[in-house]
Amino acid sequence: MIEIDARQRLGKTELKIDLKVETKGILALFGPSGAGKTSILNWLAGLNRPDDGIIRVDGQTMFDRRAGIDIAPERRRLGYVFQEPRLFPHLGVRGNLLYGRRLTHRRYGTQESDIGFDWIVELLGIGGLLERRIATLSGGEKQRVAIGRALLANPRLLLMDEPLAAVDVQRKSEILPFIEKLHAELSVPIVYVSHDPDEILRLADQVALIADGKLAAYGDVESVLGRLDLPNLTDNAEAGAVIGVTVLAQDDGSGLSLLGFSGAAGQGTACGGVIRVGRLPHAVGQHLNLRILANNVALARQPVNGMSILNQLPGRVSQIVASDGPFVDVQVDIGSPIWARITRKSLQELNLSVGDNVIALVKSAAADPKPLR
Ligand SMILES: Nc1ncnc2c1ncn2[C@@H]1O[C@H](COP(=O)(O)OP(=O)(O)OP(=O)(O)O)[C@@H](O)[C@H]1O
Repeated sequence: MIEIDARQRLGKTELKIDLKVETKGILALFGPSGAGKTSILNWLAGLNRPDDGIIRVDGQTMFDRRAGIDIAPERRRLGYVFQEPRLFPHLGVRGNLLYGRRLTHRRYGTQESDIGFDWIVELLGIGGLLERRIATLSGGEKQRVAIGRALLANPRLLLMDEPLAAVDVQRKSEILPFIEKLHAELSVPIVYVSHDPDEILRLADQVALIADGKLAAYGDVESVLGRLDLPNLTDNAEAGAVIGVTVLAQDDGSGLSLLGFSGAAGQGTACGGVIRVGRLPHAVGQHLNLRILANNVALARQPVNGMSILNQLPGRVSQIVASDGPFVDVQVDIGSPIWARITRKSLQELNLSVGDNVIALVKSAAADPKPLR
C-alpha cells in the first residue's frame, strides 16, 4: 500500500495530496505539465520533502513530519528511472547494471538479488550491449539499461518519471513493450509518471489524475480516461471512452480486425457486439483497451444504409451533458458506455432523451487500441 497524505508549497503551486493505493501493477500519475507529478514521485523517493504530512510504503513510514521521520533516499529501497537515463559514463553497460546489484548486497546484506542478472538482461533485450560503452548507446538503449540498473537494486517499488519523454516516437515504440513485459513478468509494482493518454491507456492499471497540485480523479483507466472533463484537466487529452475488447478475427480480405466487446452485466441494455477497425498486429484472443474519442462517434435513430461508417452499434442514451457552445456530449450504453459529441442542433432534430434507443456510428479509423496484459 502506498499512503500519501502530505502538502508542500512549490512556488505558486500548493501540492496537497491524499492518496491510498494498493502497491500492485502500474499506478500512473497522469496530468498536465506543472501539475505536481514529479514532486509526488520525489516525495516517495525522498528527494523532496513535504512541508507537512506522512508518506508510507507497504506499512513502512518513509516520512512523518510531526514524528521527525525522514528515511534517507538510499535506504528506502526504491528504484528510480528518470526522463534522461542517468548512467555512469565510465562504467560501461555491464558495470552500470552490476552497480545496482552491488549496492543492494552491501546495503541489505542479501546474498542474491531477488531479480537475477541474466533474466533482467534477457527481459530488457540488452544482452548484446553488455560490453558497450554508454556513449555508444542510443537513447532507447540507454533507457533500457537504466531500467535494468534500477531493477537489479531489488527495489520494493519502481518509480518512473516520464521515461519515454526524451526519446523519439520510434524509440518509444521500442521501449514500451519492455515496460509491458516488466509488468507481466515481474512482481515489482511501478509508479509511472506521464502526461500522455496513450501511454496511460497501454500501461496503467490505476490512474491518479493530478491537476494543479491536487488529486482530481483516481480509478481504473476506463473511469479516469473516460471523464468528460479530461480536456480541462489535462494538456491535450480529448474526451472519449475506453472499452475493453478482444480480437475476434483478422479479416485479410478487407484489411480489418474484428474486436468483440461484452455488455455490462445486469444493466438490461445491449449485450455487447463487434467493432471493426483497421488491421491490428495483435493475435486473435488478445485483450485490448480501445479508446473511442467522442468526436469520432455520430448518432442515428435507425440503422443507416448507404454510408461509409462500418460500425453501427445499437445502444441506449444514458446521459446528455450540455456545455457552452454548439456541442453536447451524449453517453450511449452499447454494453459499455461510450461518448458521442454532436451538435445541439442535431440533438434537437433527433429529439433525443435519456433512455432512447439509438445507433452509435463509430468510424473504423477512429479506434486506437492498446494491448492489455
Ligand atoms: N523547488 C521548487 N521551487 C519552486 N517551485 C517548484 C519547485 N519544484 C517544483 N516547483 C513547481 O511546482 C509545480 C509542480 O512541478 P512538478 O515538476 O512536480 O510538475 P509535473 O507535473 O511533474 O510537471 P512536468 O510534467 O512538466 O514535469 C510546478 O509549477 C513547478 O514549477
